[in-house]
Amino acid sequence: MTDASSQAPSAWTSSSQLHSSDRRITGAVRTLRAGPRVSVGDYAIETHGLTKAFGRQKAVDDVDLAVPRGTVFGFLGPNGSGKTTTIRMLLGLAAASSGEIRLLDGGMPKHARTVLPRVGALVEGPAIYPFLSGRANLQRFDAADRHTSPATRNARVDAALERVGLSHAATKRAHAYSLGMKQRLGIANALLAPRDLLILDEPTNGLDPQGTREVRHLIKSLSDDGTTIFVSSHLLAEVEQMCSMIAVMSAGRLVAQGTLDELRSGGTARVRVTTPDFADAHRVLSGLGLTPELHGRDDVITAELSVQGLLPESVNAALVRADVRVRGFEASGASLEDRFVALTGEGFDVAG
Ligand SMILES: Nc1ncnc2c1ncn2[C@@H]1O[C@H](COP(=O)(O)OP(=O)(O)OP(=O)(O)O)[C@@H](O)[C@H]1O
Repeated sequence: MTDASSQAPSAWTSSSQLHSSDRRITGAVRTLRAGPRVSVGDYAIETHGLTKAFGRQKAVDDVDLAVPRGTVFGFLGPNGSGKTTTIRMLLGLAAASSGEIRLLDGGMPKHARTVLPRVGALVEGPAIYPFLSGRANLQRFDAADRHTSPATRNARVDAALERVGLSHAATKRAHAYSLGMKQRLGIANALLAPRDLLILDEPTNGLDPQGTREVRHLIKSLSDDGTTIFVSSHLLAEVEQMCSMIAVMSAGRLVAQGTLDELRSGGTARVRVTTPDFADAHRVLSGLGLTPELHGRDDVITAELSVQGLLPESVNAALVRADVRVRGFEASGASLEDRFVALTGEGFDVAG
């Protein structure tokens, strides 16, 4: 395992930076800025060159993940981009074709016996016995773990039910649970022992808005307790609401990782000018090297700030200098949605 301090992902990194041999998406991501140094122990998950091939298809291709401890880290990508396969390898449920994995303080799968008891996971939906109550389900799951003591089982189960807000439904059969409650029961299972890291694969998949809110709030409160949470999703809006950092997968490749703010600031800002002097404004913007866009109105004109170093205030000043009467001036950053479409190169399921 290489020293993580040499590759701290404190700013947006792209596969073009992580894998200098692949330049396919260079244009989509900003240059990496130097960030604070991060040492090995600061990551809850770290992979290097992680690859999984099914026959000739590389479902996961040379992925370098770096998940700082204490974050809610979104693992985002369209369906089929390799998220579940990556998670299965992280947890030792599938063997990697090549590459290295470090979870908490140990290499995987070599140190699975010491590492995995500190990792809770929800992968591909919870396996629940429908005709048992929520409490009886958890008692079975707990009994299946040979590290646990039967003497303290009831206390553990009750604490986990309490933690996910299911105490009131503990005696209800699980088939009568809503999808959100079933998902929370799955998370309660992952919480039967104290965990430093939770890995959740699409925990809100198939949930209605209420169930989604429940799971989102639960993730937030678990994070407030200091647990690192790695959560996969194909929904941008979802990840945006829950996570402070994300990694983006596309066709098996990691195309970016960093904070949401860094991703936002990586896009191209825009200006929008409302003016009765439309033709003059068009001339001024063109003179600055911009490409003005029209919107079927003769008083609104917009442009991407595609010229390096050109700030919105300089555009406004140039308009005023040219006696363009500016009725409205708006500057905005690139939308996250635009950035994701640029990164994944395909239509992205933004809202669900
Ligand atoms: N056991 C397998 N055998 C062959 N191909 C597989 C296997 N598991 C996954 N794949 C393929 O690997 C690719 C990545 O799948 P994966 O399930 O990891 O993606 P994902 O991002 O989790 O998508 P989804 O959200 O749809 O599950 C897909 O093309 C999938 O068909």
